[in-house]
Amino acid sequence: METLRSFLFEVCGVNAGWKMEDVMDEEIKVINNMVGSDDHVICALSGGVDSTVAATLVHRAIGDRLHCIFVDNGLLRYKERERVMETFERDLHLPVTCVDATEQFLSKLKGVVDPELKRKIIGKEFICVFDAFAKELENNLGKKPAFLVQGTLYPDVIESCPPPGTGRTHSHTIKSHHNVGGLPKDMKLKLIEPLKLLFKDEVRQLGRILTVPYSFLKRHPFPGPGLAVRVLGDVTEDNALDTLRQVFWYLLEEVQAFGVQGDQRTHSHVVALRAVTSQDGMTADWYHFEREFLDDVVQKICNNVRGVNRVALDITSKPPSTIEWE
Ligand SMILES: Nc1ncnc2c1ncn2[C@@H]1O[C@H](COP(=O)(O)OP(=O)(O)OP(=O)(O)O)[C@@H](O)[C@H]1O
Repeated sequence: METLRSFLFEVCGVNAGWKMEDVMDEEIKVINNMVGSDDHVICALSGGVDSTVAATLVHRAIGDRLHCIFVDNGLLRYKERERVMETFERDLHLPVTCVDATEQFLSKLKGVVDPELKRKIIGKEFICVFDAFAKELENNLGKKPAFLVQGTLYPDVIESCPPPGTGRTHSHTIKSHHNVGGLPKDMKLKLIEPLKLLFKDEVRQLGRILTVPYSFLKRHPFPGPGLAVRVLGDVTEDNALDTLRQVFWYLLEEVQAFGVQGDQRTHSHVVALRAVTSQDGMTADWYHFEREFLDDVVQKICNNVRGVNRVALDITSKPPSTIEWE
C-alpha cells in the first residue's frame, strides 16, 4: 500500500478525489436515466450484502417501483429468514415478498448426494419461484417488470473474463455462473448492476452510507445453495440440516462472544469447521483460531448438538481450495 501510495501521490501527483458518496450519487443518476418513470424493477434478495446493497441503492433511486423477493428454500441458517426479513422491512423499508418454498426444494433434493447436481436442482427451483413471482407481479401491475437488479461485483467481472487467447469477449450476463441459477430466458429483463465496479469492502462502505445496519454488513457470507452444499450427502436424511444449523449457531455464538458449553449422544456424525478471512472475496486465508477458542467451541458443539461427536478443522486457503467445502 505504501509503494502504491507513494507512486500515485508523490510520483504521479494525482488527487485522492474518489469518494463513495459520489459513486452513490452517480449510480442513482444512471439508474434514473435507465429506468422509465412507469417501469418496474425486480430484485432477488439473498440476505447477503451484495443484493441487499444493490436493492437499497435502486430503492433510493426509484422507490416502490422496485419489487424484491426473498426465498426460504429450507436451506438457510438458524432463524435466518426472520432476521433477514426484519432487516429488509424494519430497517431498510424495502418492499419484499417472502416466499416459503421449503417443501418444494427439499422434495427435489431427496436422495441427491452429488454437490454439482444439488446446485443444478436448487438453481432450477429458484428459477421456478422467480418466474412465478414475475408472473404474479405482471398480473397485479398490468405490465411486465422491465429490469432486474443484480449484485454483480468487480471480482465477478474479473472471474468471468474468458481465458486469454480464446478470442471471446465478455458476456453481458457476467454474473450468470455466480448466480444461483440464471434467469428464465423468456423473462427478457434488462440488467441493472450498480455495484459492478466495486470490490466487496467497497460495497460494505457503500452499504454504510446507505444505512444498511452494521450487523448486516458484517454478516458471515453464505452461499446461495445454502446448507445443501455444506451437508456432504443427502440433505434430507438424519436431520442433517438441523444438526448443521445448530453447529453453525454455536460456532458463531462463540466467535462473537468467546464465552462457553450436557452430554447426550446417540449415533455420531463428524462436522468440519471452516473459517476464512478475505478482504476482496477473491482469495481467502484459513483463519488461525486460538487453541483455547477451539477447545471451547468443540466442547460446546459436542455437548450440545445431538448426533455430533467429532469436529475437524479445515486449514486450507483459497487457492488452491474454494471457500465452500463440497
Ligand atoms: N434465498 C434467496 N432468495 C432470493 N434470491 C436469492 C436467494 N439466494 C440467492 N439469491 C439471488 O442469487 C444471487 C446470487 O446468489 P449468491 O449466493 O451467489 O450471492 P452473492 O453473489 O454472494 O451475493 P449476495 O451477497 O447478495 O448473497 C443473489 O445476489 C440473489 O440475487
